[in-house]
Amino acid sequence: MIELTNLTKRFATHTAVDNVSITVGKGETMVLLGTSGCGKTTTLKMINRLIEPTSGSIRVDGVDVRQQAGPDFRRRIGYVIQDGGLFPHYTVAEAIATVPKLLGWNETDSQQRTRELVGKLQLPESLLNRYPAELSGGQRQRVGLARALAARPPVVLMDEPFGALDPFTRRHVRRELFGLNELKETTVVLVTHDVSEALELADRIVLMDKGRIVQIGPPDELLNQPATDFVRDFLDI
Ligand SMILES: Nc1ncnc2c1ncn2[C@@H]1O[C@H](COP(=O)(O)OP(=O)(O)OP(=O)(O)O)[C@@H](O)[C@H]1O
Repeated sequence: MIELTNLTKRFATHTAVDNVSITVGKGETMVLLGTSGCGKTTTLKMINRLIEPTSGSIRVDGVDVRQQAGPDFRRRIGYVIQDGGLFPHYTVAEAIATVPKLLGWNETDSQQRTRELVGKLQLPESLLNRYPAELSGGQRQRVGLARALAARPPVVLMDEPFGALDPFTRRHVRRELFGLNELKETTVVLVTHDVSEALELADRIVLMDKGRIVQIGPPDELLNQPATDFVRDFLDI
């Protein structure tokens, strides 16, 4: 469970995130949706401490993230970014095993887990020795997700994870990924500006504008009871 309470982030005089409070339940997929620059990425990066809040608090499973050591803590939170965010000089196998290795898993467990994920994500094993530049965008995306899920983190943060893909591949990859049982048990916070993606994937949507929350609720609720004209316009209803 993730609890953001009165979270604010100011960059100089600009307030990027303005007094945001959100609770994400265990196993829930929460989608942060909104126009460019409304503070989605900043909110996401505060959860794994890539950005420190100006004020407010963040608790993951009841513990304030400031009480947790940065790198160790981040290893327990999977992070997926556009185009996979893979290091160019790591093979697919090395990329997927990165976090297990940091956590001291033995080679057998690590390889077994890599093979399991490659199977689940329908990546051919022949790709394991390739470098990111030798993969398609959809394959890189799947490898990025496999890397994020490898050590079975209870929380996965995703920032426009399908942004680099064409609309057809995008729909295909997201259906495939969100069909995984693994992800169903994981608490996911996903950032997108794509309304159809949010409606399809979210248990609940947080619609943001200018650093503030305009409405939080399940997709149906936003569609049937839009809180403001902005919600109506944004969802095009
Ligand atoms: N490091 C920074 N220094 C100064 N301003 C920043 C910084 N990071 C973000 N901002 C500003 O904060 C605001 C929110 O940015 P953020 O990246 O969170 O938006 P976003 O909703 O994720 O947008 P997008 O969909 O375009 O990625 C923007 O106005 C942005 O210019």
